[in-house]
Amino acid sequence: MSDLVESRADSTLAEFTADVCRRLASGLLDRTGDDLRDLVAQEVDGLRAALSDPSFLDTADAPSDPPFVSPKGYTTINTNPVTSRRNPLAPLVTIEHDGDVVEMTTTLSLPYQGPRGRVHGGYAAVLLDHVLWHAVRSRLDSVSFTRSLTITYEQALPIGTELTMTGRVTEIDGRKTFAAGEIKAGDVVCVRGEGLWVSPRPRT
Ligand SMILES: CCCCCCCCCCCCCC(=O)SCCNC(=O)CCNC(=O)[C@H](O)C(C)(C)COP(=O)(O)OP(=O)(O)OC[C@H]1O[C@@H](n2cnc3c(N)ncnc32)[C@H](O)[C@@H]1OP(=O)(O)O
Repeated sequence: MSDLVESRADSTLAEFTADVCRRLASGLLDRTGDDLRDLVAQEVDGLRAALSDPSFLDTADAPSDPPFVSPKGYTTINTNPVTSRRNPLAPLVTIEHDGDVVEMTTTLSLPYQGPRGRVHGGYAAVLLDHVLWHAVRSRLDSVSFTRSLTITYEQALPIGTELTMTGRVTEIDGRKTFAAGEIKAGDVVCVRGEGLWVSPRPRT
């Protein structure tokens, strides 16, 4: 069992701060002038209030990503740029395992935009890499790394619409695990991905 290394209040403050950063990142891209000033002032007020009075924060839910001491004794913070509540770059996602299939959902806002109204293709690849990695991880005892990933963009992937990423393992061959999946907006498959994950050679 891992130990926590900071108080629940501090973890809650960190995640609140990350949420402020997410809102500011979006606001900077869709507001100007007084509208932007209002947002910045409101978020700064919220941060000041949270710092001076911890009861300002909603502590009903436990923090999603408190730092902890790993079984090997390292202080560990989840830095993941897809899933960590504490990393402002990460959108908020859900991940569920259903048998061999892993499903992830999220809605992406303007910081992830490429062409107007569409998700940046590189970020679509990030989401597929992540869901496929989870599918692979659920089938292996060891860690593995993405060795190749081929992405096919079938349709525009919309900003501001719930997206569903699905991944499954298609073949295991020794250290090599192949997986495939897709990203859907509603019922429409917009992006497909397939790749290879390789576990490091065992140490001799
Ligand atoms: C729940 C817990 C949460 C935890 C949070 C953590 C979240 C993490 C989330 C992470 C999310 C995302 C994940 C990430 O972001 S992972 C980060 C991105 N990926 C990397 O950094 C990996 C970089 N590469 C390497 O380090 C090495 O290549 C590794 C160590 C993987 C293997 O190096 P190694 O020198 O050992 O082997 P090899 O690669 O030469 O070859 C291996 C085998 O593969 C065959 N091969 C190669 N290419 C292909 C191909 N295209 N089609 C078919 N086969 C191919 C090749 O012929 C050989 O076959 P064989 O001769 O053995 O039969």
